[in-house]
Amino acid sequence: MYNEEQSKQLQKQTTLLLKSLNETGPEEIKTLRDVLRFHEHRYYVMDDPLLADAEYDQLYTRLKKIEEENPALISSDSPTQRVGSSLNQSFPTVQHLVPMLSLDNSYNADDLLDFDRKAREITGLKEIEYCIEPKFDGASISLIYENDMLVRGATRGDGVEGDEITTNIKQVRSIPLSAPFSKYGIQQIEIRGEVIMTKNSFKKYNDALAELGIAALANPRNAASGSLRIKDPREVAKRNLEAFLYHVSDYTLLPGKSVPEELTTHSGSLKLLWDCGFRSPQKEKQVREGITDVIKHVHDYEEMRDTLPYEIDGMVIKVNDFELQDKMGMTTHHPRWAIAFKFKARQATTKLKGIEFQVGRTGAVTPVAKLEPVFIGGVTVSSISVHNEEYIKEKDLKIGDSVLIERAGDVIPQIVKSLPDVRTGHEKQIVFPRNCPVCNSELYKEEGEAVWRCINIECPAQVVERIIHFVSKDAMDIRSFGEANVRKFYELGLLKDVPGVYQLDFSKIGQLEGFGKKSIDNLQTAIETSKKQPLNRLVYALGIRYVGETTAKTLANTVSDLMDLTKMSEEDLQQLEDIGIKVAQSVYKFFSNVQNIEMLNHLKELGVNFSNTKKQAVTGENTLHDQTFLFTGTMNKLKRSEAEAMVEEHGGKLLSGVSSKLNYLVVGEDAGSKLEKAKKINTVKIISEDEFIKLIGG
Ligand SMILES: NC(=O)c1ccc[n+]([C@@H]2O[C@H](COP(=O)([O-])OP(=O)(O)OC[C@H]3O[C@@H](n4cnc5c(N)ncnc54)[C@H](O)[C@@H]3O)[C@@H](O)[C@H]2O)c1
Ligand SMILES: [Zn+2]
Repeated sequence: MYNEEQSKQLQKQTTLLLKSLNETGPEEIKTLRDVLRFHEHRYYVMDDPLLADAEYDQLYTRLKKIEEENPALISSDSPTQRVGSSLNQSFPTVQHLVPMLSLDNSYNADDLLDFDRKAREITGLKEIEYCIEPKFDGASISLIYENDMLVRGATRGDGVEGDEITTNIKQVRSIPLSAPFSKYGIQQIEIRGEVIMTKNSFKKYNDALAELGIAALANPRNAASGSLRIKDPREVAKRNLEAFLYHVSDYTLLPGKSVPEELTTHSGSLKLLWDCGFRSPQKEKQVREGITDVIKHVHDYEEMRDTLPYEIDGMVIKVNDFELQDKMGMTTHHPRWAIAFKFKARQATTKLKGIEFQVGRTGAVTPVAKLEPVFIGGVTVSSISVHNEEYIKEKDLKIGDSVLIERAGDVIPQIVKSLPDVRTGHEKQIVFPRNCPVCNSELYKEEGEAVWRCINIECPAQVVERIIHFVSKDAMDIRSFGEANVRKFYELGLLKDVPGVYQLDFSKIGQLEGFGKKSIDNLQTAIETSKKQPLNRLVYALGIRYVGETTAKTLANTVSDLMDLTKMSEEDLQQLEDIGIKVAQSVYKFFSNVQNIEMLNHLKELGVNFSNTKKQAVTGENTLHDQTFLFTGTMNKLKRSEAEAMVEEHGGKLLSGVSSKLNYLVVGEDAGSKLEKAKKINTVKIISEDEFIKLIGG
């Protein structure tokens, strides 16, 4: 419908409009409408939007405002006057029994208070009962059941007519092919709901697209609505679509039957649907009196949005009583008795201005996309990691591209996709460097790995990252140091390597801006204290590739002095718990590197603790290594807990009962049955408290 040239033109106008939205006036009304129609086509018909929903909403809201201020300009084909159309030539068109409208939107508590005020004005009531349910982010459908049988399924289309997609609807397993409506005296019923794709299925779907080299879809909603329009129903079945049914729009009763009680309120109709075997939001819905409780509820629900297995983009608030609903009526666009409360937007479009290549602590070169800053999900995003070369290829990213980005909950922002349709031809290919952007040495990529690495261990970028890691909280925990100071000291030449942390010239630092006596004292104390950190922290702080905190503990516990690790072979290392070939190789490589040994010797000279205090005791003369102990009776010199702790400190183990596994039973006064039992086992040595103290070298 739109050719390439038109699309580009419209996209350009979109960008301009979004930039100066508040100044947009009646002169631009035609452009605004053209642009909105274009995006509706991309969204509803092609399932491939070029804009984030929130951006579309901004344009739409602006148009509505201009029309409100200039009623003479309203035309019946304005996007504000009807539901965006998604009619598609490939399916027969059918008429809905009752028009399928959109919803009015609200974004904050004030909007909801406004909605409630109007509702109370129209109904003349002091307080209104509302039913609140999630706003499922999928594709709306309409179903007709006659004499308990599903006879027709359709899309919303333009609200008046939709595409007939019965065969595809039958592939959605949560939609029953027959349902006992006759039990309620109903002969024919039209119900509405949303076909959705769960987050899980959506991920699988996009992964499959990526394998075929097709751009990812922006969201589960586009995936769901696209799936419903596939011509091959078997293909639809594979998509694992699900459906929530949330609305009874029309029904005819069997002769002589009267309206069932359930169909006098919205919440009642949800129960009826549930009892007929539909997945209605029966469990998700809440009925609340008055708008104050409603506002609280929608905010609470937004908090738990990320815990749901499917996407919701807001809540829908509906007047619960059907009689009141009728009284309130509808516009050509939306019912007046319902409103959508939209959650904070998570997607936005922006420009990819360039790529920066950053070198990490292990030399990995990570491309970082520099973006024109956008405000999304409560923060301004201006750069996003794009991981590696393959990822860039998969997402088809070029410098100068428009990109759709998403920030869901606390998740790190992601680039959802690039928008190749709106390229101008001036975009530039992203060229991955073959040399380190910092030290210029050649980069390497190991087989089967996606990342390129700089393997020059003196590479300044890596040195800085290593120092930052060394002083960090989980490593040597030098609190007042911090990333910013590491960078600053390094740039000023006050710090050039890890041992440099313990050789800082505080008189020079004292001359820097922002370093008073107090902060220098704090820093000095923190550095000094860190020398005594337990060995496992030091091992972790060295930043050996693949050595996390757990592996660091294992390594530290194996030796009594850090330098013992230089004596271990790859095979020795592999014998240790949870250490595989890859880790063993990496540790071995680290401790056989001459520069690393020099650095370690230097650290030792500077007074950093290299010894494993626990281990020394165990390997000393009084080792209890692997010996088992049990205490019985009352002791005079030691508390039971003290004695037990001593056993463990010296590498021994405690048992809870007498058995052939027991090496020592330590007997105090008034010993009882344990002593009797131990006497019967030859291998158990029975000793007194004094003998125990001697044994541990006390
Ligand atoms: N990104 C784009 O370029 C673009 C273009 C056009 C439209 N859009 C998006 O589409 C929206 C307009 O689409 P719309 O008309 O479908 O409106 P809508 O999605 O804002 O709300 C109405 C729809 O909500 C759905 N819904 C989900 N749960 C519901 C529930 N519990 N009760 C009732 N309805 C429920 C229904 O399908 C209903 O049709 C815009 O707000 C915009 O965000 C985006
Ligand atoms: Zn380098």
